[in-house]
Amino acid sequence: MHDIALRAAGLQKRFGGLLAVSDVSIDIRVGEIHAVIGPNGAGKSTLINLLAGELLPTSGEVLLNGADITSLSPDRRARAGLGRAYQKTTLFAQFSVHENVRLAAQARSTAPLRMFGGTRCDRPYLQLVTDAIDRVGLSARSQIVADKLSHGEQRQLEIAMVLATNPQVILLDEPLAGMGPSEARGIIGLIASLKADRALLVVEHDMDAVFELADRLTVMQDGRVVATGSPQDVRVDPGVRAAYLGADGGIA
Ligand SMILES: Nc1ncnc2c1ncn2[C@@H]1O[C@H](COP(=O)(O)OP(=O)(O)OP(=O)(O)O)[C@@H](O)[C@H]1O
Repeated sequence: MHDIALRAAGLQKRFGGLLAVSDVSIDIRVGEIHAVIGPNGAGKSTLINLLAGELLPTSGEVLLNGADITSLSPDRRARAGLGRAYQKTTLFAQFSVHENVRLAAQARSTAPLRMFGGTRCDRPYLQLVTDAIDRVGLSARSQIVADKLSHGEQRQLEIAMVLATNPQVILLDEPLAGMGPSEARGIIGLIASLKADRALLVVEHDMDAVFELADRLTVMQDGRVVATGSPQDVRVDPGVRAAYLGADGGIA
């Protein structure tokens, strides 16, 4: 039995006349990777934005370790232990790997940003920063500016920036987007290694990776949850095959 770290209950998000997310409930448990899949427009990104606090729901609630965080900003959610990896948009292109991760670690803290200068107060950050860079395998690239990294390395850096905030829950939106097979392999291994003491939610289109990584899957279509269960259960769910994966199954 795993502890539920993040729970959404009855989440709904309306954009004008469109219900992008409709009565979605989901549990994200420590020690598990929970993948959310579904066709384009199913509501996956909207769901992750609701969980991260980038969007506020029309109704429903989000609980982190039982505490209601529905109205908290993304920053306050991050301080409470909810981390989200962003795609490139948060990288400072001309800053080094170390500087980017250090800024992410400091942003989580309530202390003022200290990019330069004294080291005494920075020690707790520096350990987190070094550990996070090490964890994603970028130690040898620590002084390289983000702009000079490969696409895969930039994704590793984004994950390091999340790890440096020491989150209990990590949300990853399409972590394999734009990657070649060998880069993807490295990130898949990295993601798999993160779940031991954390809860992960991953939105991803690469079905082979999803079925390799996920302990549990939630399938969405038209804003609703079509099915939730183990990869084995979801693979044979007739509703899923009909609604999302097509007549040929697509995931055989
Ligand atoms: N800010 C917005 N304003 C209006 N409609 C939106 C907004 N964001 C998303 N939508 C709509 O909500 C629906 C769900 O979109 P969402 O991006 O969450 O789907 P998705 O499952 O992530 O799709 P994809 O796999 O293509 O990224 C779509 O119909 C989309 O056009």
